[in-house]
Amino acid sequence: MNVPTTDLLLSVRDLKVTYALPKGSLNAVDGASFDVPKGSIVGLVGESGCGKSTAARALTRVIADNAKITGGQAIFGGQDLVGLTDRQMNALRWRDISLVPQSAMNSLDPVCTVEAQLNEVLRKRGGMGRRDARMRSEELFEMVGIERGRLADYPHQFSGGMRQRVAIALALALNPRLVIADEPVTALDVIVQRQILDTLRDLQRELGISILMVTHDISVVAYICDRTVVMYAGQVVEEGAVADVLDRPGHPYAMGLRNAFPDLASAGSGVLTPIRGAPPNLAAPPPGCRFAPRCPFAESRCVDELPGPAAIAPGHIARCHRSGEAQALRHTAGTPETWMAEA
Ligand SMILES: Nc1ncnc2c1ncn2[C@@H]1O[C@H](COP(=O)(O)OP(=O)(O)OP(=O)(O)O)[C@@H](O)[C@H]1O
Repeated sequence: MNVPTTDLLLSVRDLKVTYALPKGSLNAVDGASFDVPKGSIVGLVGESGCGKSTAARALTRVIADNAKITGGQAIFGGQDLVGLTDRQMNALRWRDISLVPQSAMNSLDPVCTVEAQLNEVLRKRGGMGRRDARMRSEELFEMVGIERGRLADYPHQFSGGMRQRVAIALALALNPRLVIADEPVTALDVIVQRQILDTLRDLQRELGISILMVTHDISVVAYICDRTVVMYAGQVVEEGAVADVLDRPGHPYAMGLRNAFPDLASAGSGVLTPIRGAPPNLAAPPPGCRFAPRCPFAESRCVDELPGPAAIAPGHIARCHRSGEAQALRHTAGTPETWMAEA
């Protein structure tokens, strides 16, 4: 990517995360590289099972017991997150990097008021006194658009959208530089999705933070992100500014995703064309391009040889043997029939 390294908040290189299975293992993230510039929202997008959550969560080490980071680097503010001890990582969590989970219902404690949960972060993690914690809680509620009087409420007293706002308040409590948001609006209806995304965008601008947004929905990326990283089967297949990747995708998978989702801004009109088939089993991925079995443009080299990432324009990378022909492929990819033929 052609952003000066001093403008990068996070630079992930060749990250590998493996899950141990009862028999063998599965490389959920298999050499992923991408960057998060300072003060930007980066969308990590791809279908379910592509390794987005695993990659994002590995950065905070909030990963399953059977998961292991088996390679790569994640340089954040000059230090490699992969090499940190648990204690060092613990010190960074909340203060420098925080997480907004997919379902706030699962992450908020149902038996504690939200103020008690904010206190846990502000007082225990942030070392604040009672008065300061109270003032900060009120400020955070104001920032995310909830009346301060509701601090004494329990999670079940909030709607789904409000709970997500509480989760955002928690994530912002100690002024982190990077917020990782894992499908933060997936469980919400489109109107509430837009409201939450607008709030996140406003806060990101106001606070100058960066957000790594994990989503399966390319319309969320189009709505809120500055840059996007497209993941397929554990690998990054395209990365670039959102306008470039959506207007001039270089990888057929990104072309297909663009056709498959309604536009969030126009509340869903137009014909949607799904990508047929499903991502490969990551315990035994195909040897060549992992998208080849579903790609309408696959040639024999695509089946045999894994393409490397290549710059197709300044700051725009794609991992496709045919990226040199992207303009012509995009033209064909715009026709629904292209995606209907059996691969
Ligand atoms: N604890 C686990 N043990 C074994 N395999 C796992 C585990 N968690 C995830 N996986 C597998 O790792 C791969 C990547 O999953 P991951 O959740 O990171 O993908 P994702 O793109 O975020 O999808 P989703 O949006 O469905 O969470 C999938 O094949 C998934 O089945």
